[in-house]
Amino acid sequence: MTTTPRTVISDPIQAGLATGWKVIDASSLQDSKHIEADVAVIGTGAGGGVTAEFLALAGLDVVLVEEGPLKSSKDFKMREAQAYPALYQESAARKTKDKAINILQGRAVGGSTTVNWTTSFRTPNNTLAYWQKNFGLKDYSPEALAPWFALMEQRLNISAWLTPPNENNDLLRRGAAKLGVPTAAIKRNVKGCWNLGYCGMGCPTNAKQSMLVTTIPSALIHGATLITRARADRLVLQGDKVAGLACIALDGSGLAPTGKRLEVRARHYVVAGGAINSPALLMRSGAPDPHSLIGKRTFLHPTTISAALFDHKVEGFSGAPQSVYSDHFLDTQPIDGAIGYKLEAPPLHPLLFASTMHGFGEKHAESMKQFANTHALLALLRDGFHEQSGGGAVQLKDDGSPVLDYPISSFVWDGVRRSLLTMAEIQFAAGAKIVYPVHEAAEGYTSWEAARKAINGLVYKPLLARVVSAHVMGGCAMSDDVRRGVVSSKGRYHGLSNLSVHDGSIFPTSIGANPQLSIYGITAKLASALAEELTGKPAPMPNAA
Ligand SMILES: Cc1cc2nc3c(=O)[nH]c(=O)nc-3n(C[C@H](O)[C@H](O)[C@H](O)COP(=O)(O)OP(=O)(O)OC[C@H]3O[C@@H](n4cnc5c(N)ncnc54)[C@H](O)[C@@H]3O)c2cc1C
Repeated sequence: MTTTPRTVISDPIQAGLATGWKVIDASSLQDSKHIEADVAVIGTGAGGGVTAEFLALAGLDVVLVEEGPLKSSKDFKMREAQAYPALYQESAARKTKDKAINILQGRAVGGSTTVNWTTSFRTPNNTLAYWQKNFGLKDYSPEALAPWFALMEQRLNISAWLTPPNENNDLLRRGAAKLGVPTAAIKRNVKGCWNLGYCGMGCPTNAKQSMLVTTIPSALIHGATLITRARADRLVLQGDKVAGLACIALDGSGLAPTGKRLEVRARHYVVAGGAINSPALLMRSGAPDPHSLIGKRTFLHPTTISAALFDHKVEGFSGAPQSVYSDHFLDTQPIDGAIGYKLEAPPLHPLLFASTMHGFGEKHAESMKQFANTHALLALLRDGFHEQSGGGAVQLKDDGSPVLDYPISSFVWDGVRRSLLTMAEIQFAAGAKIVYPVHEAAEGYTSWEAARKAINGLVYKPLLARVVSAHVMGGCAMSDDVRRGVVSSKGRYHGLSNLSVHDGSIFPTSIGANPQLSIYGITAKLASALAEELTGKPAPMPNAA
């Protein structure tokens, strides 16, 4: 009998731990602890990961504080039931205050990059032009940022995905082509991807070039210390400086405090907890906010979904998620006109699908039976460019945890309606038998005519039309004008001399494209300048993946 040799997947985290990386799991602390460093970085996602690597390469003593656990490919079992509680904020069930929008955000070493879907776009030129005009961000032209995007593209192997799209994505391409709507291929940050389709549960093969397997290991190799399951509770302020960071150790479940505390003292502090959590930390700390800007203008790319039933198998759970997109409905709208939207085809997995689809009981069970033949499109609505899409506001609950109040204006609802129309039309053009706009009052429609009539007649209100988000941005807007920005164009907190914010919260609007590469590129620029300032020497650049 012959046996097939098993492929051994190397696990860079386990290998690194074996070499003696400085990693402290705060859940196992027997006593409270005091740590000194040059720089404390709070959060290990897109912004925190890039920042930590730049600072550690510059020879600075860096401490990373992360409230989530350190998990690695050995833990990633392609199972939603394990992944969501372990790797996501609020077990992937974070919601806006009125519960109308479900928000996906990561909560583990690597942050949202550990669970994201690898779609990579530079910040659109018209978004940058809007920032320059309305927020005075003169250094944020496409030309000035191009070298930073190029650097991070090289670092994270962001490149064309040459494997044919899965059927879920190809239906977007085919349906749009029938209608004359242009589509294009999406670049991805992967290296040796197995085309499995389970990116959202942590990459089991380490192909995804998330912070977990790139910048964080690099920072640790260069002497950084990583503290996991430690929640940054508040910055201790003294005059115009941050004098310390008070953290709470969390237990093995990652939820309950153990009673042990950690104090970190550093020359400089970088908040990179992501939108919602970064503003919340600043609010808990009583950071100066004379113009009441912290947490305001938090954006979500409010996202609508249209499902459709096909005669053949679509199997949206298999193959690279999101490999085809269309910007037609962004490009044909002025950025500050009626809300535009980007179209993509999301990965489908049973738990996420079941909790996103409308209906309940037998009807819902029936739609689950058709899961393998179901296609889905999503539309990312570009919020933040019009006075009627001013985003949401972060608030603190009694226990200090954040909640986002995001009222959906009639202006945004109009975009919801238009996007449902667009997606239904494309799905019928691709050959759908039945289209299900994800709205509690919608039926399955068997023709474009019927769908159009119904979608135009639906009532658009919170909890009726389903709206979701995996792109949280803003809340610590960047502007050198203190009346418009929480941080300066250099990411420095207005009013506290040794504090920076480096994550998606600093965007003054949404991006109008999947945000990760915007965070990588912009944070690289900010972190390099910070490293130079703190060391008095030009900052070394990271090498390619
Ligand atoms: C399921 C999913 C799919 C996505 N797909 C894509 C995609 O395909 N393409 C794309 O461009 N974008 C995608 N995104 C979005 C993208 O990953 C995020 O925009 C980006 O990672 C945000 O970076 P960040 O640094 O702002 O925050 P994050 O990456 O979210 O990192 C913040 C980190 O800070 C930690 N933290 C927060 N508060 C504290 C605290 N008080 N103390 C200690 N630690 C704290 C968190 O646990 C987290 O690990 C996706 C996101 C999700 C969730």
